[in-house]
Amino acid sequence: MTVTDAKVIIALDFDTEEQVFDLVERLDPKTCRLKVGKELFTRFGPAIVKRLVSSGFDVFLDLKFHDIPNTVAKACLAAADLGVWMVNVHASGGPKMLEHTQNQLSQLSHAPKLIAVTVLTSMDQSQLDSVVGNTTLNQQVLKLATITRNAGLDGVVCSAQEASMLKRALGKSFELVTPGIRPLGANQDDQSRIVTPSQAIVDGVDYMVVGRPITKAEDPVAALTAINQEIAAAMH
Ligand SMILES: O=C(O)c1cc(=O)[nH]c(=O)n1[C@@H]1O[C@H](COP(=O)(O)O)[C@@H](O)[C@H]1O
Repeated sequence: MTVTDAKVIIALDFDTEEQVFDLVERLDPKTCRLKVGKELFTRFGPAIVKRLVSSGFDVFLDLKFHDIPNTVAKACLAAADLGVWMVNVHASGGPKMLEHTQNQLSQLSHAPKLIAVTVLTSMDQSQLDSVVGNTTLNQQVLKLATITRNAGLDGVVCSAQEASMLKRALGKSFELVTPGIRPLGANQDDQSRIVTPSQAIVDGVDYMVVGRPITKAEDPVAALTAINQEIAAAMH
């Protein structure tokens, strides 16, 4: 159930509904997908998700669930009831949580894609060292992506810096969703592992999450168009 083959997922990280719909009303559901994250969902709840879904967009509900298996599976079933296209959990919730959630969703006739976050793109090696010792970013991403693939999920959230490694190790059909996308010259903000849209395509990324380079641009629609053009050029 999808309306587009667009690779860009716009992160709607705004704090008012006016800002959200000022942008969304200027967007075409054929040229992008939309992401509702923790801030928007906490402020405006399921109503804003339903409104975006009924406007014809593929919506990624990014709440990064991380809890015991029963709780996460039930939360993902609730997300499915909203009609979203994609939902995510933290892979570090472990194989049982991943398998149970995937099994529950797969019983639905129209299940959203289920993906798992590996290592947040804001993390660098020293941040990782302070949480998990004796491992590199690539090793930790590969470990979490492997348990995710083995649990039958559709893919992972990772940095595009890990994309070619993961495609080689886990196969082409295991989908990679990559935030931390920055066109050349864009502000890095709080991201650590950043990649340009064209490099992400070359490395095999399936979907890229882009927030501030679009939402904070003087002309967000022009910024999206430029990124879509960069992607199209890299695909040829
Ligand atoms: O799951 C996510 O979407 C996500 C995972 C991750 O590792 N890093 C990450 O930045 N994100 C989200 O992707 C978006 C990135 O936004 P920008 O940095 O503004 O492009 C934000 O909404 C984050 O919550």
